[in-house]
Amino acid sequence: MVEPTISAAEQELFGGPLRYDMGFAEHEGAPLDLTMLSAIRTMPRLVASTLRRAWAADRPALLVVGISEVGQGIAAAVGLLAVNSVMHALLGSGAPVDRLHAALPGLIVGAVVAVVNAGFAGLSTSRAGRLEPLVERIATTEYLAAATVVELEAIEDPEFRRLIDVAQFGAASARRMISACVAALNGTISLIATAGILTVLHPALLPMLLLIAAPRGWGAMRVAQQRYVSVMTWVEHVRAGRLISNLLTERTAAQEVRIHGVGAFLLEKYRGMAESAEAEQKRLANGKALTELVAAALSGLAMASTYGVMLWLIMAGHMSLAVAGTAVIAVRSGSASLGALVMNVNQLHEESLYVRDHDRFLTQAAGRAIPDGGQQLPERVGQVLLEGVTYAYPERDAPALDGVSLVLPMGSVTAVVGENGSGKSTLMKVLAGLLLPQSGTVHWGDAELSGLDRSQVFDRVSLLTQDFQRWPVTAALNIRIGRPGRPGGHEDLQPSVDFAGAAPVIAKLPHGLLSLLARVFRGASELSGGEWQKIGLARTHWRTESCPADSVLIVDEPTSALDPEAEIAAFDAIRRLAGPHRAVVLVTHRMSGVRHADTIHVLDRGRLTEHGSHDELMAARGRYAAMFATQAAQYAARGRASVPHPSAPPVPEPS
Ligand SMILES: Nc1ncnc2c1ncn2[C@@H]1O[C@H](COP(=O)(O)OP(=O)(O)OP(=O)(O)O)[C@@H](O)[C@H]1O
Repeated sequence: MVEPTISAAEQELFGGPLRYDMGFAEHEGAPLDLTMLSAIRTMPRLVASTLRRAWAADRPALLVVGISEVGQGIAAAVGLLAVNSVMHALLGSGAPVDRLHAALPGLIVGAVVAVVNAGFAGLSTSRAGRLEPLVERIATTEYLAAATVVELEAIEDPEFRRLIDVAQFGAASARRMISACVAALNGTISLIATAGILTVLHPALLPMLLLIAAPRGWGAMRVAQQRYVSVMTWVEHVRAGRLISNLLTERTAAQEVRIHGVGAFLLEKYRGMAESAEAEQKRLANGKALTELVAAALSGLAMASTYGVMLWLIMAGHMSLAVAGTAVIAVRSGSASLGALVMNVNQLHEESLYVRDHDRFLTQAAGRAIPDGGQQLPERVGQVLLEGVTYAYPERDAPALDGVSLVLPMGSVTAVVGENGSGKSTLMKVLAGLLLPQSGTVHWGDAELSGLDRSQVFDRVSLLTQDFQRWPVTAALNIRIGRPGRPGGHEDLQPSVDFAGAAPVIAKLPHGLLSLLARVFRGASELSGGEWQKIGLARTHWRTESCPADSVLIVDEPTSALDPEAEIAAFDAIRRLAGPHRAVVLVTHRMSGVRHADTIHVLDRGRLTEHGSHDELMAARGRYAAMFATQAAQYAARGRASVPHPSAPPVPEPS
């Protein structure tokens, strides 16, 4: 495909063109083959996969559709035979009244066939309409179910993310494939009927009919392929354009959009990107027009030669006038149904490309899914032990974790501190069982994580991170969703609300716990960042309280949005969450929050460099002591109400 020139807007915003390199479309190392042959080769399999979904969804409906379509094909053949008999009667010898009488049976049969045909068509439409939403639902459910159980590593892999994006079109395509399949089946059957009649009339007519349709088929397939390649190549570009338009209207960006004048700036870039997308549309439209012109010309030539051949056959006495009359009608209806068939097969082909992505996603997702089942996790494990854990993100040279070993005994509070990017969040994901170490091991008691039933591991982990999910549901459900399967009314939630100090937050809401926490909906309320963190803490309490077995509570920067008093209360609450059967792991930059931890680990560029209690680490005068001293000095300075007075402006004044 011709790569359009990149817009200045894209260059400035994204540092280059945003196009898929089509790498996502490679299957088991074989590059995507978009030729017509490959389309024809793979289509039956994809049609079969759609029909399988339809079969699973509503067997009787699918059978009725099939029978109705075959019925319509037979009706078309009988109709043509009736036309032939009418032609013979009308063009035969005898008085006009006698000829009309002779034509009457054929006319009656034709009328009955038309009524029967309409009945079959109605039946087929109603059952196909019933199947379509079912098939779409099944395909959507397959897609969503597969996406929610893949390993986190897959979600963070850009290649796989692209496949997730592309595959989302598959469900709607599977739905459209039903009507395209029905129409294609209809076209095929009536074409077979017409072809049969034409062969009976004269053997030379059938190849001529195929010759008329072949160029149209070629043209339609070519246009579909070009459109598909273009859509796939430009998917990221389209997404980026949508991203910019969302940013311009999003609430979170509203302040900078106004104060920094980002609005006009981004709008101009949006225009630039839209122009380069429009250039691609123009290129496609021109290509389509040219292809269709060539196809129509070739098809017209074939049509003219067919009529020429028929004329010659009549002149040479090889064909009667009545047969020629029927043949003209049959060729016309045959080429019309061939044209429709080509269109439908073309639509099938186009939709099947998206269904193929959907199926490819399902296959890859199955390969990257969190394994089902595994060893049972004993109720009591005593400790969680990491030994020599190494983890490197794809396309990163340095590992995010490098030979990390630590032990989390039940009943203990462990803190992990370190600079930005030192690997703390990655360590938490490994601890939670979301990422499996590339080398080294994680043991829950004696059992190794990779052999354990991961759903049981997840059941034992509670996670409270600073960017925890703010669900657009009621306040009550925002707490209960910590363990959605645990039933509970508002009174049951009260201990969690009180524990997190969230009672004043709930009291302020117009409908208490029943208030909807999503600004986008009418009548909903919005919470501040700190208020949300209290809801998050209540959710964590709700989850941890219902787990009597040995478990791990991971808390990652839980107090970043809290005021000083709330922060002290939150750290106190987190410490109280530690129980004899729970190990608490705390990640924070607030050194005051970690000093009471039983063990503190210092992470530096993926390696654990120090560990011990607060007093031990302070006495060691290492990295931890330096970090603590820096923060303490800041607080001391604040205590004296000192305000920085730079001796010189930090940014030189413009001269
Ligand atoms: N999904 C990812 N893909 C590639 N690299 C990643 C990904 N997530 C993190 N990294 C990299 O791994 C390293 C460790 O990141 P991590 O988020 O674990 O650090 P952190 O200590 O939690 O940082 P912070 O204190 O800023 O939250 C960083 O260099 C980061 O850029």
